[in-house]
Amino acid sequence: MGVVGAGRVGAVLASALRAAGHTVVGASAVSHDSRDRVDALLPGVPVLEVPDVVERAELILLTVPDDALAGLVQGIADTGGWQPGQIVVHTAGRYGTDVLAPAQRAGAIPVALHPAMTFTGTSIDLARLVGCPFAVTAPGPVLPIGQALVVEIGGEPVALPEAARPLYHAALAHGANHLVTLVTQAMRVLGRAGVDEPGLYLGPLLTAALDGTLRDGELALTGPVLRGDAGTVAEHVATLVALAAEDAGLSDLPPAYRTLSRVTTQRAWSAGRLTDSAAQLLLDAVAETPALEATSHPAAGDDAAAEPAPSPVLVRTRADLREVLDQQRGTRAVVMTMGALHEGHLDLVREARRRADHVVVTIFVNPLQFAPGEDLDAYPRDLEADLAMLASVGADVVFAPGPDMMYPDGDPRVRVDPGPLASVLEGATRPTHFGGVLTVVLKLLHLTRPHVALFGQKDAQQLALVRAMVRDLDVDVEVVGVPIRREPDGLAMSSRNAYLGDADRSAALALSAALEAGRAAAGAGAEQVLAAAREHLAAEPGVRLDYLELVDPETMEPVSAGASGPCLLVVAAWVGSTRLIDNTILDLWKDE
Ligand SMILES: Nc1ncnc2c1ncn2[C@@H]1O[C@H](COP(=O)(O)OP(=O)(O)OP(=O)(O)O)[C@@H](O)[C@H]1O
Ligand SMILES: CC(C)(CO)[C@@H](O)C(=O)[O-]
Ligand code: BAL
Repeated sequence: MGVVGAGRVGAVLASALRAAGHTVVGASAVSHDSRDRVDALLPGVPVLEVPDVVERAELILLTVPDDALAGLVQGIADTGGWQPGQIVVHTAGRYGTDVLAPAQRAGAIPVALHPAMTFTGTSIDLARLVGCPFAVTAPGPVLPIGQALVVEIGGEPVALPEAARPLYHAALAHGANHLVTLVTQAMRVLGRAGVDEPGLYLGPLLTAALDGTLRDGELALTGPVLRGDAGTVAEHVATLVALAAEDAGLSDLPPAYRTLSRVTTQRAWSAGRLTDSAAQLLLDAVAETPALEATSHPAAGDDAAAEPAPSPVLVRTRADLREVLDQQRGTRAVVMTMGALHEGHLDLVREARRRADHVVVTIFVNPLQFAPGEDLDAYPRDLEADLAMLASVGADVVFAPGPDMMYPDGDPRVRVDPGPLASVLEGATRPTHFGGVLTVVLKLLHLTRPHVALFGQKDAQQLALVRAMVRDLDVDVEVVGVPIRREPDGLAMSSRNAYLGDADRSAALALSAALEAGRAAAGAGAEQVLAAAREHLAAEPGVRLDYLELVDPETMEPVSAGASGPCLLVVAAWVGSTRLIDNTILDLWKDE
């Protein structure tokens, strides 16, 4: 055999194959380190030019950097180097054997191996090969050749299809390489906390966490996120931000901590291990400034890396919807919208994707929930743009009926009575609104028959009413609330933001700023929260307040002056002629 590229992996594997009885006829080694490795691990093996190695060997090990592999294989093919019957093995994790096609066309036998192991490039690695899992990818008839090579050096072959290689490799890099970054950061911070031997100190804890995770997956999670200790998490962030300001070498620490806390929160929440309000508080605690959470969700760009998703199926009639749904197997989630979609809506769809096999999005501007004189006709509509956005997040079906489809006989005579919860806050200003909302929500639940229905926390009272309806009328669906998505400056995303001119857009910031001021006063009690928020709103002449209240998140009833625990600070206001709403969860005792 011969080895092209005596890097860490190449030299170690060649040495192991040699020990198993193969004769190594030559190794190509360009750098000093590679030549030293050949001396140390392959003593007596001549260092040759690549064409000479390829010419002399029956089994060629290509262990060059991933990005150089395709060019190398093609280059050897261009000079007629490959020989029929030669076994060509590479060890690039992300590739299967397609990358070896030029060699295969010349009659060579392609094999892709990848050891799930890190290498130092010294003889220490030889012992690590024993029992080490190796991914083996090769055309069916030659798969046994790859498996036999692995067995010869003491490894455990695991057959992996060509198409799975990129995902496989990404998983290993994410788990093993990013773990190194994470643990390095933890050791540095522990050192700054005065712990002398951070590695020794962390060892037992990290080993227990790793063992637990390998055994039980996410159930192994412990710590402040799982306990919903948002105050502790906020303090961690503040402390790490202060440390990063002193130590430029740790400037990457706060974003890493924030991102991992956010992802940990979202995963625990998706798994039902955190309540909506605990998750929202945690997301707020790790949000970038403004402290009202602006980036708690993957950005739109996060979806860009994925394969372009197929467009959702668009259906406009009951009959077509039934036909499409009848073909679906497995679980279904529904996201109901009025269109003019933005990232807040897409968050609902992303969460729906995580929770069900199929995702149906409804787009319907429901006349029944608009009172005469409201913005029914002006409400923005752009179905084409909506479909493109929904394709990017993997919605399967879009149901976009017209009013005649939903209400063929005009306004329905039988409607859902939303009860007393619908006459306060939004309901005080829009008395017929929630009757219209719940009627259409119930109709859409019947039409789409979902297991899960997702609604935004931005419309907190609507969410509470949908939950109440589902409970009181025994509708067989799980209702999930999704945190508020904000613009980077704090403004809650809303289709109605499109109405705002420049001056109004800037005045509208007073809403989220007031909520933030209220949150900052949470430690001082309910009255102070309201006073702080009200002061902020009063200072903005472009805003006409409708209501500002501190309420129980479930009943929407105002909390008493001495209340404690999670509360909802809700606001509605006209900015010019646009009516906006916003809210935030705060913890009356915990926030400072
Ligand atoms: N910023 C947001 N973050 C999270 N969810 C949101 C956000 N905005 C809207 N949603 C949710 O999306 C769903 C559809 O809402 P809708 O189509 O009314 O959008 P909207 O932007 O709230 O429009 P408008 O503010 O004009 O009523 C609702 O469940 C709503 O709560
Ligand atoms: C739930 C809903 C789609 C019903 O029309 C609407 O009220 C909304 O968009 O929040
Ligand atoms: N997002 C609630 C729908 C409405 O205001 O009509």
